[in-house]
This record gives sequence, structure tokens and C-alpha cells, in this order.
Amino acid sequence: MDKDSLWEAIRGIFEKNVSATTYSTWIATVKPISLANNQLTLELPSPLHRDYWNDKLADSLVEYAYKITKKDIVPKFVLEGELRNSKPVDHLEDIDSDDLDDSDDDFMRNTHLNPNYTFETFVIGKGNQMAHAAALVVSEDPGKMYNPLLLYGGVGLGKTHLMHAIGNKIVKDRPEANIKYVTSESFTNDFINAIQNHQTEAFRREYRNVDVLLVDDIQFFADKDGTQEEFFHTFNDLYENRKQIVLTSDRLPNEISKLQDRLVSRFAWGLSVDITPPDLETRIAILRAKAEADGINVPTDTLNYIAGQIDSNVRELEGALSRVHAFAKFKQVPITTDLVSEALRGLNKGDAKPKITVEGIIKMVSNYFNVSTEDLKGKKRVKTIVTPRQIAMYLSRTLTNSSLPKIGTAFGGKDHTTVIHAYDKIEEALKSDESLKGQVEDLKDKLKQ
Ligand SMILES: Nc1ncnc2c1ncn2[C@@H]1O[C@H](COP(=O)(O)OP(=O)(O)OP(=O)(O)O)[C@@H](O)[C@H]1O
Repeated sequence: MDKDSLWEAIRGIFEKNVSATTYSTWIATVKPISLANNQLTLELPSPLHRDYWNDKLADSLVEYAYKITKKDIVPKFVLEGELRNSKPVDHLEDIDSDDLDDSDDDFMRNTHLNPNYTFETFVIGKGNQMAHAAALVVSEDPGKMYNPLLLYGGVGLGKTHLMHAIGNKIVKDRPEANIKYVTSESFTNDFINAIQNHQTEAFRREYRNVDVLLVDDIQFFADKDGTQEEFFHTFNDLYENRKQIVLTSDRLPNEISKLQDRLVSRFAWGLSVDITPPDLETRIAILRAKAEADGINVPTDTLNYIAGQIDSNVRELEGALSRVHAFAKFKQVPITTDLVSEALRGLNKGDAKPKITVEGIIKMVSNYFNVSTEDLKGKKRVKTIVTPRQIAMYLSRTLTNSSLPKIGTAFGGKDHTTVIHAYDKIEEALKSDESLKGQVEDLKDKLKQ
């Protein structure tokens, strides 16, 4: 039985057993994603839906699935943006192949590519047009022009989306191509499992026999020397055989502390392009496209209002739209600007996270250590000022969405490498210095109040 027929059957039973409102709000909005190893992955439109499913519906789902299949099916709920984080099927683990329905399940067969992340669904704007263009070139002619292609930038800006778009296009144009998408954490886990199970040869075959290797979030290779060594050889092998490598990272490789120099230099062999946060017009266009794709009716001025409110990243923008949608369904009213303002206010309250800014951090740290804000932003090199300054930079990097250059500017026009250095310094010191740890935690608590 495949994921679609199983879900259809489960959905049918739910329909007979719950009220029409419950059905249309919580059940009709679910999309089956995959069925593998007795795990049924379902995509839900919002975190509200996930809470509701976990609290109220998951038990019935397991019961109905058992009635239908006579197997213990475990549900897994994912939100759209999280799909890439779902653990891919690991070929090195023991998988009951009878349970795999790879005959019609693209999500499984195409090595974990999210079919929704395509060039067609990617909205081009000022901050991402270069990255989009480079990705398109790579997808048309893999292994030729830009190898490796490195996409870098802050969270939720579309790096993974573009990476999957490359994979999806290659799959479409060259169905025979062997494409592998992994996060750097999955690569690491695969490697560790391979060592533990004495299957390093199988691991190497798996990773070196691909035509295109897509590795997401390479910043997590930092500090993992053994994995870096293995990845170095994987990289060389693929590169020499003119296989395409695409990487994403939240920063440039030379800014990743504890990434071996030989990897840093290899990653720079091809093309590195950054993605910056979308401007208002792009945010509106993204919201409009998303609303249309999901069949959500939102008046133009309301779309503009949401885009004006959420300026951090696209993931949060999409999250806001899903929340508004769920809120409207829940209240059974149309989406209006008033409703959005209520829904988003609720979001802030629920999260209880006031917006922390770099300026706010500088003020707080200045009071805490009794050092003037001018000194924190200045150049004095005495320890009583340097440490608070580095702590303030560390907190700015950890608690805000500000980019490194922006943080540098807020600290009196310092270079972004100074911020990285401060961050690394404090992070390292936190491992052994208990009193520093106490101060940093204390400051974090105060900032979050
Ligand atoms: N330009 C865009 N057009 C349409 N959707 C976008 C665009 N940019 C981002 N998105 C959507 O925003 C969400 C977050 O994007 P994505 O996961 O690709 O971000 P990321 O840069 O990889 O973030 P992270 O650093 O957290 O891994 C996804 O659902 C993606 O489809």
C-alpha cells in the first residue's frame, strides 16, 4: 500500500468519526509525504496543526492505520519548511524493503528532494537573483561551470529551496542521474554509523557514485575532524570525476571556525554566492505566490501588511501566513488586516519573545559591566572593556538575526571578522570558564525578559 492510499483510507475513517469543522480544519489540510519503514510522514500547514494532531488525533490515526494495514504505523508530522530536516532513509540501516513504496513515491526515490522546492516556486528578488541564476546554470549543465556551487546566507532565506530546485530540475531533465541530498549532519551520522557497522566501503560507494551531491548546512562540519577528513576525500573524488557538488552554509567557509584550510580552499574553487534578506516587494511577491499556491484568499492590503510586519526571513513569513490561515479557519472568518494583526499579536504573546536588538544588547551589557556604550563601540584594548565587548558581540550573533557586517557596524564600524573572532573567543571560553558562563546566562535571561 502506498502513502496516498493509506492516507485516503485513514482520512475516510476520520471523516465518519469527527465533526465537519474538525475534519475541514485539521484533517482535510494534511498532505501525505512518504511511507517508509512503517513511518507515515504527513505534512501539516502550521505549528498549531501539529500541536493539535499530537494532542488529539495521533492516537486515533495509529488505531485506524492498524485497522487498515495490520501494522504499527508510526506517524511523523512535519511542517513544510521542515521537510529537509526529516531524517532521510538511510541506506546503511536495515530497512525492510517490503515497506518501501518507491514505485510512485518521488520524495523517496529522488533521494529526499522536496518536490515543492523548484525553480518555478522560487520568487526572484534583489537579494537572491544571483544565487538563482547560478543555481539555474548548474542545474542545466551540472559539473561544468561552477563546481562547487556554494550558496550562503542567513537562516530561512531559500538556500535549501534553491539546492532542491537544482536537484529536482536535474532529475526531471536527466532521470538517469544519481542525485544525493544530505545535510552535513546526515553525512556525519552516516559516516559514524558506517564506522560502527564496519561499512565504510559501502558508505564510500554510496557517496562517491553520485552524479550530483547536495550538502546542506556545511557549517555543522566545524569541529568534526574525522568527518571533514572523509568529506575531503569524497569531495576530491567527485570533483576529479567532474561530478557536481552544491553546498549551503550560513556563512563563508573561511568564517567557519574549525573548518580545515584544505576544505576552505576547495570550497572556494567554484562559485560562492550569497543570499540576503528579501526587500518588501519580494516579501509581498513571495506571500502572494504562497497564498495562491495554497488556495488562501488574502486581500492585497492584508498581504502588504503581513510583509511589512515580518521582515526577518522567508520561513517566518510563510509561518505567519500559515498561522493567519489556521486562525481564520479556526474562527471561521475571512482573512482581513484586523484578523492578521490579532493572529500575529497572539504569535508574539505565545512565543513570549520580545525582539532583541544589537543596540539593546549593547545597552544591557554596558549596564551589567559598568562600561560605557562608547567604550563597547570603541577601540580600547584593556581587558575590562574587551571582554564585555566580545560578550556583547557574542550575544548579538546568538540572539538576533543581524548579519555579521550589521553587527560590526553597530559596534562602531568594526569589520565582520572582528565579530567572528569575538564569537569564537567567547564560545571557546564558555567551555571552561564557569563564571563567564554564569554572566552570559544571566545576560541572556535579562535580555529575554
Ligand atoms: N525566494 C523564495 N521564493 C519562494 N519561497 C522561498 C523563497 N525563499 C525562501 N522560500 C521558502 O522559505 C522557506 C525557508 O527556506 P529554506 O529552507 O530554503 O531556507 P534556508 O536558507 O535553507 O534556511 P536555513 O539556513 O535555516 O537552512 C522554505 O519554505 C522556502 O520554500
